[in-house]
Amino acid sequence: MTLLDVAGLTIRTGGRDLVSGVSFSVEPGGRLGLIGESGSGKSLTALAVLGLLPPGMTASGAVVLDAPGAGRTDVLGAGERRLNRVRGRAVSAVFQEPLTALDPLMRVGRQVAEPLRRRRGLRGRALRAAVLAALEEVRLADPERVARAYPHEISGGQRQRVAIAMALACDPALLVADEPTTALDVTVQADVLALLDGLVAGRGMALLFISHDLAVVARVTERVVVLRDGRAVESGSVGEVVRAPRHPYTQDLVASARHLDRALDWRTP
Ligand SMILES: Nc1ncnc2c1ncn2[C@@H]1O[C@H](COP(=O)(O)OP(=O)(O)OP(=O)(O)O)[C@@H](O)[C@H]1O
Repeated sequence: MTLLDVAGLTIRTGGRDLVSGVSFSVEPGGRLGLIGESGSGKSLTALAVLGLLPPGMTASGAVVLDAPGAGRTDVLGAGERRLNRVRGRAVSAVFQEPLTALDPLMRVGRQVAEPLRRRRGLRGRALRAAVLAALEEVRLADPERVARAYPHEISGGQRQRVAIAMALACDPALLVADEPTTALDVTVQADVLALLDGLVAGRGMALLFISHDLAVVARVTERVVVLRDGRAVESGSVGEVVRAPRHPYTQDLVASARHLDRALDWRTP
């Protein structure tokens, strides 16, 4: 069975192809990384999977999500009502900047409560307990305090944990994570990555993980697709691609990741 099937995805605007004929699939519980430099089409591909392409862009090819309990959805052809039902239950997302997922004027607790109320029908005490449980699950040390805080009153790492809690609130079959640790301090990047890794594993969720950083992608995914200028230039298991990259572009990515590794090793006392 395939949970997400992307076939010949092409995204264009103003007569220009930004993504050209990209294909990949994700099995239930599978983990796929999309890697490529800035502008290679990673984010647009992720937005197409979520049915969130910006106005003025047209997509062709197929994006099909087939999640248990949510049915089979042709994402590119679906209307907003259908997409709203699919988002949260079949697929949800974490983005680079957690503030995009959070309303600056609303306390964190109320924001986390919203998907739990809407999708799980929780109210009153049960809802409050579920909010605190969701914040605890993303290992926020003082969930009561975080629930009462406004987004600007907590750190970037804490905000990203809240965004993760919101994305997982409805137990989606697929999590799309678009550069989820890129905007964070280096010291918290590894923690948030390990958290995401553990939560996805614990729930048997599938993961579509997007990053420009091969070392990060290699840590959390099993297979990778390398994008360059909107085209998939190489794909395979993480091991194959890292050990024996075929495309010169992938060879460069691997070489610079090794270079960085060595530089860091060298600095480690
Ligand atoms: N709203 C838009 N209108 C026009 N062009 C866009 C728009 N959004 C993205 N693009 C262009 O589409 C191409 C792919 O962008 P995309 O954001 O998917 O790249 P990316 O690989 O995710 O890069 P980054 O890591 O910088 O986000 C780029 O050339 C970008 O300039």
